[in-house]
Amino acid sequence: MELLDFYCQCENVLFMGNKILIDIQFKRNHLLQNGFDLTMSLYCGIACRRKSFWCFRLLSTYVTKTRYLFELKEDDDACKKAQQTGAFYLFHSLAPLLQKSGHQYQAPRHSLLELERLLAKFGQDTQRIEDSVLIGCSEQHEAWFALDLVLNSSSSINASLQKSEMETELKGSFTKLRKALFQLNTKDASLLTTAQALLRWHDAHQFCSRSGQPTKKNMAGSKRVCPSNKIIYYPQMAPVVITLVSDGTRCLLARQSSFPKGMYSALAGFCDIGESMEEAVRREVAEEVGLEVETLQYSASQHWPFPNSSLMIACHATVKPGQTEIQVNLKELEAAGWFSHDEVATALRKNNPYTQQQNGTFWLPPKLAIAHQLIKEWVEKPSCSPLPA
Ligand SMILES: NC(=O)c1ccc[n+]([C@@H]2O[C@H](COP(=O)([O-])OP(=O)(O)OC[C@H]3O[C@@H](n4cnc5c(N)ncnc54)[C@H](O)[C@@H]3O)[C@@H](O)[C@H]2O)c1
Ligand SMILES: [Mg+2]
Repeated sequence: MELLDFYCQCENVLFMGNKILIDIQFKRNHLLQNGFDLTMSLYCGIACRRKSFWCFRLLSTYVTKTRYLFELKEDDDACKKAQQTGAFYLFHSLAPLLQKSGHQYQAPRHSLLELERLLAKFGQDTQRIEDSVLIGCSEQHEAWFALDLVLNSSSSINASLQKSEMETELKGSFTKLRKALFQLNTKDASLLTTAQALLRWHDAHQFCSRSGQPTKKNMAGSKRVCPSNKIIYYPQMAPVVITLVSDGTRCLLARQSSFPKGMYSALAGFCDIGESMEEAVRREVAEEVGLEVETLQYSASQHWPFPNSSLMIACHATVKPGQTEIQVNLKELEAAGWFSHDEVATALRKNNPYTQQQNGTFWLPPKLAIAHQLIKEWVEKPSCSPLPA
C-alpha cells in the first residue's frame, strides 16, 4: 500500500491492525531531526501508547515483509485472502513455465482470475488452486504462489495430454529447471528453485508415515498435518558440505562420471546423521581423495534443488603441504587432481555454460552454483587464514 495515498487523511499516523503508517512529513521531520538517512525505507512500524506519548518502533521493509509472510504461513484465512491479489508461477510435472528471449529465460506470473480461467478452459476444478504453495512476496505485499498443474491432479492423464495446448495458451513452455536455471536472473532462479523444492516435497509427502492416512497441507504449504494423529510434517533439506581443498598454492578439483563432460568442481558430500559440519568435511575429503584436512574456514551456504533439496554449506580447507598425494575413491569420483592458480583463473575467465570448453580443457560450474563462488574466492584470495579443523 502506498504511503502517499493516506497523506491527506491522517495527521501523524494511520493505524492498520497493530501496524502504523507514519505520515511522510512527520517521518521526514522526525528522521531529519534525529539524523537518520532518509533513503532508508522506514515507513511501517508498531505503535504503543505510554502516558501521553505514542511510541513508535519503525520497521524496515524487510522486517514487515518477513512478518507478513510469517502471518500467511500461520493463518489459512489470511493466506487465502492473499491469493485474491497474489500472483502465481505455474509448473507442469515440476517444470516451470518460462518464456524465452534470446539466451535468457523469464518466469511469467498469473493473477488468480487468469488462473481460474485457465483451469476452467482445460476442464480442471478451480479447487486445485488450494494445492498452491507460498514462495514469497513483493515489497508491496503481493503474495507469490506456485502451482503444479499436473501433480496431485485427479485428471493427471488428461492434463499431461494437454501440455502443449496449455503452453500455447500461456505463450511459454514448461522447461526443465536444470536446463533453464543458469539462464534465469538470480531472483527468478531463487524463487523457482524454492517453488520446485516445495512442490516436490508435497508430492512426496501425501501420507503420514505412522498412520498411513492422507496428510493435509496448510494453505501456504509450509507444513502438512496427519488428521488422525496430528503429527506435523515440515519440508526438509539435507545438509551437504562442499569443500575447496588447497595445499597453499594449488586447489583440488574433482569430477563424478555423472557431471557434464569436462566439468570439474569442489568436493561435495551429504552430512551423516550426528555429524557436525567440520566432521563431515574431514570425512568427505578423507573418503573421496584420501587426504587429511588440516584447517577449514566457512564461506557461505546455498539451497540446491537437485536431485532433492539440499542445504549446501561451503568451506575452504587446507592440507599440509607435504601430504598432498591423492588417492581417488573410484566408487565416488571419476577423477581428481591439483590445479594451479593460473589454470583455475584461466578456466574461470573462459567459463561459459553455453559453449563448453573444447580441446580437452576443463570448465567449472556456472556462476549460480556455490562451487563457482568458492573457486572464485580462492582465485581472488588463495591464502586465506582458516581455523584448525
Ligand atoms: N551447488 C553446487 O555448487 C554443487 C556442487 C557440487 C555438488 N552439489 C550437490 O551436492 C550433492 C552431494 O554431492 P555428492 O553426490 O558428491 O554426495 P556424496 O559424496 O555424499 O555421494 C552421494 C552418495 O551419498 C549417499 N547419500 C547419503 N546421504 C544421502 C542423502 N541424504 N541423499 C542422497 N544421497 C545420500 C548416496 O549413496 C549417494 O549416492 C549432490 O546432490 C549435488 O547435486 C552441488
Ligand atoms: Mg561426493
